[in-house]
Amino acid sequence: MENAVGRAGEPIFKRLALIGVGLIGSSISHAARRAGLVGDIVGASPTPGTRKRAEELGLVAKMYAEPADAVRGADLVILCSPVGTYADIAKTIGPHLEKGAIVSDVGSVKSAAVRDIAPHMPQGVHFIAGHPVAGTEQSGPDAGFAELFDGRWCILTPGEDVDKSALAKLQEFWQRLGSEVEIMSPEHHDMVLAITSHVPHLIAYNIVNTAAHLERVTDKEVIKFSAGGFRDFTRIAASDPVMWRDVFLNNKEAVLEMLGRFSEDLTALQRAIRFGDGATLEKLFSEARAIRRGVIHANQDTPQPDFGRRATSDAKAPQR
Ligand SMILES: NC(=O)C1=CN([C@@H]2O[C@H](COP(=O)(O)OP(=O)(O)OC[C@H]3O[C@@H](n4cnc5c(N)ncnc54)[C@H](O)[C@@H]3O)[C@@H](O)[C@H]2O)C=CC1
Ligand SMILES: O=C(O)C(=O)Cc1ccc(O)cc1
Repeated sequence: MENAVGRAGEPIFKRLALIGVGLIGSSISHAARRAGLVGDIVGASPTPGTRKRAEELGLVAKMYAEPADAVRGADLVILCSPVGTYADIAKTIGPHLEKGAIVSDVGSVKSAAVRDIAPHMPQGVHFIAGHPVAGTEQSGPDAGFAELFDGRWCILTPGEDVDKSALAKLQEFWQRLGSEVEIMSPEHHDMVLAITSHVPHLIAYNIVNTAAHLERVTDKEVIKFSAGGFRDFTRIAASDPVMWRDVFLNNKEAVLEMLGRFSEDLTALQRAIRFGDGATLEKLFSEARAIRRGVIHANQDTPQPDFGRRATSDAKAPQR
């Protein structure tokens, strides 16, 4: 199926309720309005400043303090808040959801999203968890932009008993936001994202703190001399601490499994350095380089990553 970047068309939902209007919620609003996908958009946030700003920016027709008030009359509800808030939100919105409504989310972790949301969904409501694999280190309603999802993957993790027409509708929604949709199980999603996104963020937080804690290196020098690779780490380590706390608390097993493997591989590199084993170092570096080059080669028909754009991850979905 083709995605439909920038093509405005018929609305497929009459009212979209965004529970949380930060980077991802506001980007969905921008992209959904660009594509003419929804009749109107309302939102919810517990923070008065966020409610005021989301209305000022025209991201929503109205913001509510209570998620239950925002979901009334909505045929699409998307949870766009930190994963740790899902259970409480699902419990409070459950009784107020419209029959036939689709409920989804954008959380970076999927097994916990299903665990925390699904039990609170009433009969006749279609719950399909999702994750747009696109973002930046910024947060809040001012951070969003319409192009965030263009050419990026959106992973959906429906249950086996999913309503096929609800799934097709949500798939069309993400395609018209600009994404390419992939379907997989929540468990597979969490394993893949643990190594491709979660552990890299943990490493970034850790390496920036390690550098900042060094007696002979001041915090100021960490930024001043952060060129190249280390600069990328400082950008990633500027990501929202609450969002990432919730990712690690809710993808514990997969992250610990991947961290274990990572530590073993790091130990192999450490040994090679200690014993002056240049052949091993060169072999391991060559293998890693080949993977990056293989990815670029596989995507040769795709516009190559534009490192200047605001969506900073270069793992673009192939355009077909
Ligand atoms: N930041 C990123 O690059 C990406 C984030 N995600 C996922 O998207 C979700 C949102 O992340 P961001 O938009 O980056 O965060 P953000 O910090 O920019 O926005 C979060 C929003 O949730 C609201 N919120 C907090 N607690 C709430 C509650 N109890 N009820 C209702 N709203 C509440 C906040 O007021 C704020 O509007 C997270 O689950 C994250 O895992 C997914 C892809 C990329
Ligand atoms: O800013 C970056 O480099 C990211 O990796 C953004 C990001 C953060 C969390 C996600 O679940 C998906 C994408």
